[in-house]
Amino acid sequence: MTSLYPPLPAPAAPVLPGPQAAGTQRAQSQAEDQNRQRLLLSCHLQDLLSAGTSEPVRRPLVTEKTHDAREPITPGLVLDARQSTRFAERSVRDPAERKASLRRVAPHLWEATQRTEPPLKEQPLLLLGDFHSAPKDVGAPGTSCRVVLWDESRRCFASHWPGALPPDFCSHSFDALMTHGPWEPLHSKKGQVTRETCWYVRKGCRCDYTYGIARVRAKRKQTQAFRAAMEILLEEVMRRVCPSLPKEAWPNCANLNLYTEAWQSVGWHADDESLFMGKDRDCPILSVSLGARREFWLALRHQGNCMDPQLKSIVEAQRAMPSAQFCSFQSSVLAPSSKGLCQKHCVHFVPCDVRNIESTSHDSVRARINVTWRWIREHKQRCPQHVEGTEQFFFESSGPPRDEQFFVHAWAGQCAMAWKLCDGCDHDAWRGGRNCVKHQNQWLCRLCYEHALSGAPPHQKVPRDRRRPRRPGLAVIEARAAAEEEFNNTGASRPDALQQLNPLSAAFFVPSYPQVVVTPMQIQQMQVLAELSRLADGRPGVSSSMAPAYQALAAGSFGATSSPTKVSYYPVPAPLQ
Ligand SMILES: O=C(O)CCC(=O)C(=O)O
Ligand SMILES: [Fe+2]
Repeated sequence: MTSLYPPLPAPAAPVLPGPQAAGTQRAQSQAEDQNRQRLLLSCHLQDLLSAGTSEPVRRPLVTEKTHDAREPITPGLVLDARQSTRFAERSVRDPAERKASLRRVAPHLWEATQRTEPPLKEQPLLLLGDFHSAPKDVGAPGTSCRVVLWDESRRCFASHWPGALPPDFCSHSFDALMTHGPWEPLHSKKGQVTRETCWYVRKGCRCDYTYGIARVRAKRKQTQAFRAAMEILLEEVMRRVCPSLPKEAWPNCANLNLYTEAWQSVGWHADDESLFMGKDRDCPILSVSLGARREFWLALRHQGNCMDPQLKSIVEAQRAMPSAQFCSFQSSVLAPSSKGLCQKHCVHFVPCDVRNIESTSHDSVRARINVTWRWIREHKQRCPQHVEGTEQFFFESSGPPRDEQFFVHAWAGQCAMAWKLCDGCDHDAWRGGRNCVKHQNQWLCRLCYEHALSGAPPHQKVPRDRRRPRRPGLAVIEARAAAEEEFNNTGASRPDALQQLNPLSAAFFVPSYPQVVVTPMQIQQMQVLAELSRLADGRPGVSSSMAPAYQALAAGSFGATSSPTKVSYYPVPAPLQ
């Protein structure tokens, strides 16, 4: 398997992040000027050709470049302020303009801005996950840690270290958190379970956490097992990733997300809750990913109080590396807004992973747990940790001064990208597509492009009529809710939920009772819990949303005696012929 990020070209000293040698920049800007001239000439030519016709002329914003496998894109981009200004995405609220912005074909664009934030020399910062100073013998073989973003002008920095934790350790942590986490489902406006979540606080803190309008309470009593799992994970992460940070300066809280289905996701947002003061002060985050492979995107946010990303600025990171057999016990540590003011200038996003490709290796394991460690700055009034004013944290005053530098890990290098459904996998990450580059006459997303580069045969696309359904629509949800209510009212007995397994959706469902859909992961979890509870006296902690299903399973039937098993609203696919 090739690395998900093709290797960077040999960097000029110092190692990344760092400025390119002056000569390289000059050569780049000369090439840029030439490109621009070519572009102007081609627009002029089109004008001449179309003179006198009523056909509107479609001016390409850049000359598209077609890549073949012998010419891999060089990721990593150092931009100077003069570059690409004509392609800059503007803040657009108007729907028509927004559509045009989606169609724009342009290279990656995340440029340093006129200084808006104090430089590191003036206001030093100890950069968490400054992975270049991490010991070299840690991390699974074939994995490397790298800085993906270094934008001092905005004080936004991010590093990513796939495979930072040993697989065995990840496997234990994953199981412990899955079993003991006090998971609560989060619902979209349409009633879909977008993911499950829980919240962990340390040192006697009692602050709650809010996701939009959903509030996740700090449990008065966090179970011993959950606490132990979180503390062990923290210890391991800090020891490996931030060995220089003293224990008393470790993060004081974490929010956890559980994605059990490939289509579950988190929309574009910034973690700008007042607890962390992420818009006013440097706000470090350490995000640990366990389990199935998912992507994590980071982008500059549009001006104003809007959570839309500037599409051409998206930086894509792969959380947890997929492996040929199983990807369940992989880890990745991302320090995205990891330091600095990312929450002020950027937004982030976890796309769904529903790809219309048969036999993807990660189909068998889809659950992923994300643990995001943070520092609460402003405890709520009623919290015992509340103090007047805000604390100065260790990392804010320490850290070696550095020269001003700029680096963005743009997977497509300086090639033109377009927001499209990928020709390889049809992935619709957001608003009908994702950034794709042209490769051998196909528009390919990062993953398909990397797949193509690896020399592997192209994916077999599933015909449209046999594709796995996306999220259930409102009509389906309402129909299921009505059926559920009817069941509640009539008390009708429920048939066996394990009757059928659909291999494509990998979800169990009951044909005559379609709202009961349980994923194999949940069935397995319930079976393990049932076995544990048989062995031990007493039931181990289960997710709140799983509790009724667990009870039903333990009772040997789904809903025959207990209340309905409303695990989640999963799509109920038509069986494959
Ligand atoms: O799952 C992830 O990697 C990110 C989750 C996230 O952004 C959040 O909980 O705020
Ligand atoms: Fe977030």
